[in-house]
Amino acid sequence: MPSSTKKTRVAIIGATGYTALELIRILLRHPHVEITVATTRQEDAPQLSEIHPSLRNRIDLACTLLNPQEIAQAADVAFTCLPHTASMEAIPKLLAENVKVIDLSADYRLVDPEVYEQWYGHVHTDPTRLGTIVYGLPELYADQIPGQDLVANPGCYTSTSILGLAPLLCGGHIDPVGICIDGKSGVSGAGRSPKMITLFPECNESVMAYSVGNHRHTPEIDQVLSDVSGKEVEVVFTPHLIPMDRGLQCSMYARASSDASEKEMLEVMRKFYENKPFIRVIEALPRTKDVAHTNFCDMTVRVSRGTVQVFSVLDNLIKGASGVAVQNFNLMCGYDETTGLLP
Ligand SMILES: NC(=O)C1=CN([C@@H]2O[C@H](COP(=O)(O)OP(=O)(O)OC[C@H]3O[C@@H](n4cnc5c(N)ncnc54)[C@H](OP(=O)(O)O)[C@@H]3O)[C@@H](O)[C@H]2O)C=CC1
Ligand SMILES: CC(=O)N[C@@H](CCC(=O)OP(=O)(O)O)C(=O)O
Repeated sequence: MPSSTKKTRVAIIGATGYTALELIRILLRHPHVEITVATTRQEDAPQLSEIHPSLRNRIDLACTLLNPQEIAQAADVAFTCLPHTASMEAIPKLLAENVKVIDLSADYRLVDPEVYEQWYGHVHTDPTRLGTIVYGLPELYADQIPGQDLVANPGCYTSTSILGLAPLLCGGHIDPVGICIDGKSGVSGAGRSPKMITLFPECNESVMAYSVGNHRHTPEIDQVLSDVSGKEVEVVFTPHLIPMDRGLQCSMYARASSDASEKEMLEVMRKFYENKPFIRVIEALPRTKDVAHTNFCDMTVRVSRGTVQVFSVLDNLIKGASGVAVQNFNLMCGYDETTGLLP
């Protein structure tokens, strides 16, 4: 572990958004961190507490423009809370200045630049790095994260589904083809910038499926589940927007490929996540309410008519974004994985 007196200096890139706010809240209670930089494209250097009034009297810091050389003077590690494409512009410059990066966007998650272009509709501008970056889901890749300069934080639907499905897939209890994932996300999952479908009169008192057949998390889920299970996984993923601020639930369906009972499958999940502090395998059906504002992911399983149903929940802004980013930061820097994250 690094010296306990010297704090790690942290930059929040894209500090005006939702994931940044959650990150700042977590890092303010992290004993080994000092937040030294916060960036925005706004040129009038707003205080963080003007942008996020809940930070009043908690942190006094004026936001600056994103300047990699200046960031390198003031920070050791940067969390990039930017939209995809903006991240891959900023990150090579930060790495060139020896700033370590945890990227919350999707820019470094996929290993194949052609798959990125196909699903994101943009040519990847840093293609040679793809395939060399660790996927930052610590429950599956913890041993590869320490000492990395760049870690790709997972998407929120992807974490919820991968964490739920991995134990039974790796244990040979579900068929890797034809897995259906029915995901439901609170509106903060879409970020703070206004969009038509997230306006209050559009989404309140309403539930809708969106991006059916073309959601960008589909190849990410296939890629990671194939990697961890050694099988060629193909999922059908249907996201839904639901009128909640935060929280994400996935109901997942797969053909059983063993005759294990429900109780045995629950035991497989428990064993898989033994000693993983943020995964709670439970008997009851999980609720978003019970993981809100925490870094926990709760899950369970049911077996019915030859079909296995896995239910998994997390807070999209914490375990789905900023909490797991801090888990990755802790592992990268040699701190205990749970530092700053336990309630
Ligand atoms: N919200 C969620 O639940 C999750 C989000 N993510 C991912 O995390 C990242 C951040 O998400 P979130 O905080 O919700 O997003 P927000 O829209 O809330 O915030 C985005 C931030 O990026 C800045 N920004 C926007 N466009 C650009 C640009 N072109 N160049 C530079 N800066 C820009 C904005 O700052 P300003 O306008 O002040 O410059 C703002 O601070 C995204 O990649 C998102 O996909 C991942 C998992 C879950
Ligand atoms: C409700 C909502 O809109 N959610 C977002 C997912 C947020 C996320 O995980 O984003 P990235 O993978 O892009 O980083 C979406 O469906 O695009």
